[in-house]
Amino acid sequence: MHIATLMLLGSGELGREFAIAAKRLGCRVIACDRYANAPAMQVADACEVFSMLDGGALRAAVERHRPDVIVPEIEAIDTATLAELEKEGHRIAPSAKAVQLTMNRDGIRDFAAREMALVTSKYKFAESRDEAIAAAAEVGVPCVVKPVMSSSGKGQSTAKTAADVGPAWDYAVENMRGDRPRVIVEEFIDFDSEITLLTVATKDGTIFCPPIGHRQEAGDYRESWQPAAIPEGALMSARHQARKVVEKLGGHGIFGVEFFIRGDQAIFSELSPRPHDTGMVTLISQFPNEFELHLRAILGLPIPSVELIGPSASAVILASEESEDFAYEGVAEALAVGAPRRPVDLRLFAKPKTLKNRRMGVALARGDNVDEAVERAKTAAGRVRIRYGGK
Ligand SMILES: Nc1ncnc2c1ncn2[C@@H]1O[C@H](COP(=O)(O)OP(=O)(O)OP(=O)(O)O)[C@@H](O)[C@H]1O
Ligand SMILES: NCC(=O)N[C@@H]1O[C@H](COP(=O)([O-])[O-])[C@@H](O)[C@H]1O
Ligand SMILES: [Mg+2]
Repeated sequence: MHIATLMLLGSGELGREFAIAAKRLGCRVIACDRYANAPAMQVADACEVFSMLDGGALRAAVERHRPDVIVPEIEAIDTATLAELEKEGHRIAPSAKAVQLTMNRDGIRDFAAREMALVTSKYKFAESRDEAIAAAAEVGVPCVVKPVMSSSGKGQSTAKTAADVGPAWDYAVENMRGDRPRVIVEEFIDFDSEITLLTVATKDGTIFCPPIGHRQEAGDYRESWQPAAIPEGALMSARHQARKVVEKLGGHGIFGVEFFIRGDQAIFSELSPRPHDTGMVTLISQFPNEFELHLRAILGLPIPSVELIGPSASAVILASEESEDFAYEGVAEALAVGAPRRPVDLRLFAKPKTLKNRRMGVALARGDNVDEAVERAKTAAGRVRIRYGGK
């Protein structure tokens, strides 16, 4: 009846769009996450709620549903169990190796800098406050301190002076995921811009999407746009590096490869072996979008071309406080932006709970150029308000 059964490990906003793409092509989708009613669970055939860092629970879920492909959607997964499952014949997308190396920053950074000889910022790892201070002395200040297991900027801060490094360690440890107090201390790169290069490893070779530009605040993205105008030399270098690392990680699927652009230089930052949050812009900017590309690559379906529809942008809608009693307001006003010529669109994630700075939605817009698209996406995002409790 179904063309394949896919098990999503992580069911956030990216998982929900992937699940929609998979449902449209006739797949059965099992959505897993650590909490109930996660975005992808809202559209899946079945769901499982458990900690994906618990290897026993993960194995039990896989054995219960016997998926054709296991599709990790977040970093915080017991990747040792995934590696075992792959050895036993289960398929992990794109590969257990890619998922294992990118689960923690130390894995992918050492792999990229040492094994692949890519250009990265200077970095050192630290496992105590004192080690972090020593690492910063070597790397230099300003420096960026991040837990090795985290994403969307959680636990990340920039130490401007040596005195900031101790508090940056404390902040990282308080906000990390998992149970391993370890940070990366990275040289601060004064870049011109930054991009995500969506790179699709397919059975017929590697495909690149037009680069996506983005602006980050507190380590999390605020707006993204496509195409990003960067020097030709930097784009060529980014493509070369992305191809090299993705092909070495193995398997088929989409990778979000992040670079800092400085002049003609593309400095490798990190990568996700899955759709990327800044790539949500592709929901409006290109066909197939990043979720459809991931699905086609995983299932070995053809991708004859990637068509850029036009300059486009996404802008995030964040919560400002913690609540389980909240409502979205202003949706009609947001969707009226640009009507009738160029309507904007929204994705509202309907997560069951807000947290300060938790991403609750995105606005999507096109424009005559990317600046206009960003402005329109921001205007629409700004019109959506989250009302808390009776306030
Ligand atoms: N060494 C650096 N120099 C300058 N800026 C940096 C550096 N490292 C990180 N940043 C800034 O912080 C942002 C988030 O960093 P990074 O991508 O490493 O974190 P993350 O938590 O993995 O984010 P995500 O999961 O959303 O990709 C970067 O996109 C960049 O804007
Ligand atoms: N940068 C990675 C990223 O954006 N991941 C996306 O955010 C979700 C977690 O959100 P939450 O923290 O609000 O639960 C993940 O499930 C994924 O969809
Ligand atoms: Mg990042």
